[in-house]
Amino acid sequence: MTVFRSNLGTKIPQPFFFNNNFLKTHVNLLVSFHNRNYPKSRNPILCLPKSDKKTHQMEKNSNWVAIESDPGEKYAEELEIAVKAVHVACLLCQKVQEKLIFNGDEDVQAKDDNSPVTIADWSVQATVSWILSQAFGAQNVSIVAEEDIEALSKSNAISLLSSVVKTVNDSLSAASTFGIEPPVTALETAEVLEAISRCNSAGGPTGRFWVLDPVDGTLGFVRGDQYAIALALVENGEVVLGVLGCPNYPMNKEWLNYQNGYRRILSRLTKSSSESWDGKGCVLYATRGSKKAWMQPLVSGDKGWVWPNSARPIKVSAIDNPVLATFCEPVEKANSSHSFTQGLAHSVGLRNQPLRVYSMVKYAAIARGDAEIFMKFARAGYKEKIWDHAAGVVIIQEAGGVVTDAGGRPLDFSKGIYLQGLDRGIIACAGSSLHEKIMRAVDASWNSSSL
Ligand SMILES: Nc1ncnc2c1ncn2[C@@H]1O[C@H](COP(=O)(O)OS(=O)(=O)O)[C@@H](OP(=O)(O)O)[C@H]1O
Ligand SMILES: [Mg+2]
Ligand SMILES: [Mg+2]
Ligand SMILES: [Mg+2]
Repeated sequence: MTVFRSNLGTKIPQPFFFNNNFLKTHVNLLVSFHNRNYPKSRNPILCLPKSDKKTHQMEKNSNWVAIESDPGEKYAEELEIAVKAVHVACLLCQKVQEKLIFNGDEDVQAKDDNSPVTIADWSVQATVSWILSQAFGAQNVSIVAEEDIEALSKSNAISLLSSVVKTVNDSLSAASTFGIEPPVTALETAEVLEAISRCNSAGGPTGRFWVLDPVDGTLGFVRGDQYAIALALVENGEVVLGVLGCPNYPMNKEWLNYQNGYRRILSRLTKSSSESWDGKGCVLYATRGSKKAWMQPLVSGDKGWVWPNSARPIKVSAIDNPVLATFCEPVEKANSSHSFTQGLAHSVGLRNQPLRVYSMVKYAAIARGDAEIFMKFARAGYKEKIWDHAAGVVIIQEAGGVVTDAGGRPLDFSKGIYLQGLDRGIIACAGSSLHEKIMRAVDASWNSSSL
């Protein structure tokens, strides 16, 4: 137990959590308080009870209490802006995906590594970057994100760039329904490019930076299937807040199970009014240490939006028997070894078919309790990027799950844009007992595998 002493040696009771209401009614004065023995991630402060009016004599007052900000309260402002920004981004993506399904491949670009990128990726990055900068001041906002402006700056990309600028302005002008003040005049091309390229932080072990994957699972996105918008905040190397927007993953879990593609189901349902289709998707979020994770339906923003609009708590599944568990993994064999996970699934008695889903929707599925295990074993030499995992990891952990590498170590978000030192692959489970079983099975299968 940590015992605090005031500078006059008065013993201070153990810290307790407070919320803003408590502060308003009970507290007269707050003083930042630093103690070497106190976990850095917390924010201990001293307060003087309201009953004591002699605030100037605080050193002599023996009634000081040490209080610890509730982590959910500590990042309340950042969380609110992040959730709003992700809602705006989800709506942007839904519109672009609709058009893309109609126009086909002509709207999809290929990056140098042949992976797809669309106007949604750049537009979301610009929009979220702009919203964060407006809210916290551009000089205070550092962002690590996936996209850059290289392809957009080429002379043959004029029409692509103007589509991005239009998409960003359309989505920002609709953002007022989330209480986000839109720009006074539409953003110029240069401002949009600047918003994208500002997201060039290299991350690292100290300070605070945002981590953004504007469209995760772009392949799923262009195929009219699942994708996610992932935004996290990292402080001193630790993910302290995560928001995952899943525009094609409604509150009902059945929607994950269409193994032959979500697109066909989507088009069938939009034609038919007999089946109920809320089509809204969901937004998940959590703050480190709160032991709570939340889900809200993706709101269209046309009704008065009140934070935290209809959020409900989510929990991981209680299943710890692999025989009853469902595991999910990337759709593409190139991104994770299906043969290795197949052998492993067999060895632990997993009976259910793997759920192959694009994007961090897999993390969302574990956090919501819709599946129990997520495994990703990329080919040797592939370096996982922090934006593909940060938001999902904190949401699963706060929903009660466990996420580590295959050596049982937590994922390290403090080493720049890559998850350096990752042992073999990533294993996320609904609970520690299931996690241990899967880890043992990975160890047992690893040496005989060709990975
Ligand atoms: N070769 C290779 N191996 C492993 N991972 C890779 C690889 N190439 C890309 N990526 C990253 O995987 C992100 C998509 O992951 P998914 O789990 O959605 O994969 S899948 O599309 O379902 O197969 C994808 O994220 P997005 O680019 O945001 O879509 C990539 O960052
Ligand atoms: Mg990604
Ligand atoms: Mg991406
Ligand atoms: Mg990509």
